[in-house]
Amino acid sequence: MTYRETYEIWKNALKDTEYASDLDRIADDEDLLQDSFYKEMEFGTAGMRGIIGMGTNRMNVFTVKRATQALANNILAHGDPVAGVAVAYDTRKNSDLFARETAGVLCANGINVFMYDTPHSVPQLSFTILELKTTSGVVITASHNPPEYNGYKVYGKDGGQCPVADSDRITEYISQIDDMFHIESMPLDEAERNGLLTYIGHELDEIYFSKVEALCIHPEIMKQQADKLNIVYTPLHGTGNVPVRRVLKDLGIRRLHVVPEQEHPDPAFPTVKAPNPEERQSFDLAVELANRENANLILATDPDSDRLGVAVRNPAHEFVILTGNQIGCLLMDYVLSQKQSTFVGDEFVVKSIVTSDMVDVIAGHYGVELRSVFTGFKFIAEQIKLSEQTGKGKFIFGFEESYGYLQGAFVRDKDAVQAAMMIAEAACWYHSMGRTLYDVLVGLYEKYGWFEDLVLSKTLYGKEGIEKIQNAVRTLRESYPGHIGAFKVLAVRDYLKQERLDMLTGKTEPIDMERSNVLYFELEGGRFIIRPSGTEPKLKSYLSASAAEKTEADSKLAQLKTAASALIDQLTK
Ligand SMILES: O=P([O-])(O)O[C@H]1O[C@H](COP(=O)(O)O)[C@@H](O)[C@H](O)[C@H]1O
Ligand SMILES: [Mg+2]
Repeated sequence: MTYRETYEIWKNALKDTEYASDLDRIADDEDLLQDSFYKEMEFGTAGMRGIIGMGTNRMNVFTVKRATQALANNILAHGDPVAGVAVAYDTRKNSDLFARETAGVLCANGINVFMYDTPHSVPQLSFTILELKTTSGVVITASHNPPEYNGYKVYGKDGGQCPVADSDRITEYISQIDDMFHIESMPLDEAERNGLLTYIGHELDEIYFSKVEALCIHPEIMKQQADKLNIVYTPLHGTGNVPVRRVLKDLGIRRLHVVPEQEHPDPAFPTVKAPNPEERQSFDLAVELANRENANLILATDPDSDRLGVAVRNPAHEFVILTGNQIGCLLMDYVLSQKQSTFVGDEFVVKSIVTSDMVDVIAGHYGVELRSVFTGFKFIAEQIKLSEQTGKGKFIFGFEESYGYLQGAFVRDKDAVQAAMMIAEAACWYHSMGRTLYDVLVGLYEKYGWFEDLVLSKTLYGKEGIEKIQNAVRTLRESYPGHIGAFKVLAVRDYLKQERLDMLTGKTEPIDMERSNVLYFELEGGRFIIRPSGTEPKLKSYLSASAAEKTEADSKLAQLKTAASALIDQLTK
């Protein structure tokens, strides 16, 4: 079926409804029409995510209700409808509406729903699944994406985002739904009266806060040193505002200035290009305020409060915005160093394969096992679940370069509330020894080696953009370059073919992981990894260079950046 034909079906089905005018409006914009109707929304790295609007490839009440009906079918066949589903939403446009639609469809299927009636973070929803022992969970959020996006994150009963097998099954159920315009829904007041819908009260927030606070390894040092910290925090208009402030206050932090322009929910996210702590621009207002208040630490959380960004002062008193790898290495080294004396030998940490190799060296230093998984925090959560099922291994810490960290396994997704607490605690601990976080970071490089990492993302919009992204990786797969700039390629790991090719000997060996569209070039003195993002229309590449000295690592990374940028431009032209 062509996209025009699909559009006509929608027009016909919705002709007498409030949506008719929305559909009329796109009739004359061929590109928009094509992008809205040429395909179905897919389940990517973190569930379903897309632009809000009319169409099969858009987030709207119809695609949300259909996904929910598919989730309901999956629960009725393989889950526990009585245990039910926990539902939360963030501060984006339509998040509350889509959450209510989700609840209505689930209840119409006789599935119990436990729903928050104010915006809540992703980690709180993950915690809620475990705490209420529900069979599944849904959060309506598009995380850090630009304002025009929304999304649908689906969780399993272990509190982690759905493993691939489940999301494939949900996709299959979606494809079996012929009429997406007449999916049954129960009015929420009726569902409440029937006992199918329960609103979650504040007691659960309190349990979550106390569990996060209990992770603090040195609460006494934190209380003692709290006055040395002067923090500026920005929730970037999202759900972090309540939990992050509460936890830091409970632990004794008194000087915490919240960026006023970004304190309150605003679905237009008017102060940022995208509410993403990965982007420097997200820190602009926070840095201004921090300079006015002479603060020494900046924290930023994304709208669903699972990502944490951090900026610290260098010896010249300027703010340095840390990368996700740097924050993760600081936190992991802190946690491992403080807990080392309790280790019995079965401890493990988890990172994604695109996360810095410095993690491997830190794990080796403390004698803990390092497990590497694909991008997506669900794979880190899966390792925690596995360790529980097999009784093998004790989870200590997990992180991925995309600003996601987890210490306490009462949450099974990345948790910026925990991470904010941990970084504040680490700052207090090191202050008690006269060191700043910046000093500590430099110390880590001096101890473990200078691992310099950089993520290059190229955004390419629309159908054509997606095709360019896919083609770029395909082209590279068809013929591996022998060099990337001056960097000799030693081996190539193709995670789709599940094999590693040694470029020197020509020998291949299997990779014992599931399939994933990732190419990993092992270089002399570095690495280059490339993959299409599963959450945004981006081609992502991860560059790393390492050396014993900073100047050498810096210059290698700069060279690699030039070469990789040229390669990416050529692949996507
Ligand atoms: O967007 P969030 O904060 O939910 O984060 C999501 O996307 C990140 C980037 O994925 P990709 O590189 O495929 O875009 C993943 O690392 C993360 O686990 C996932 O939950
Ligand atoms: Mg997020």
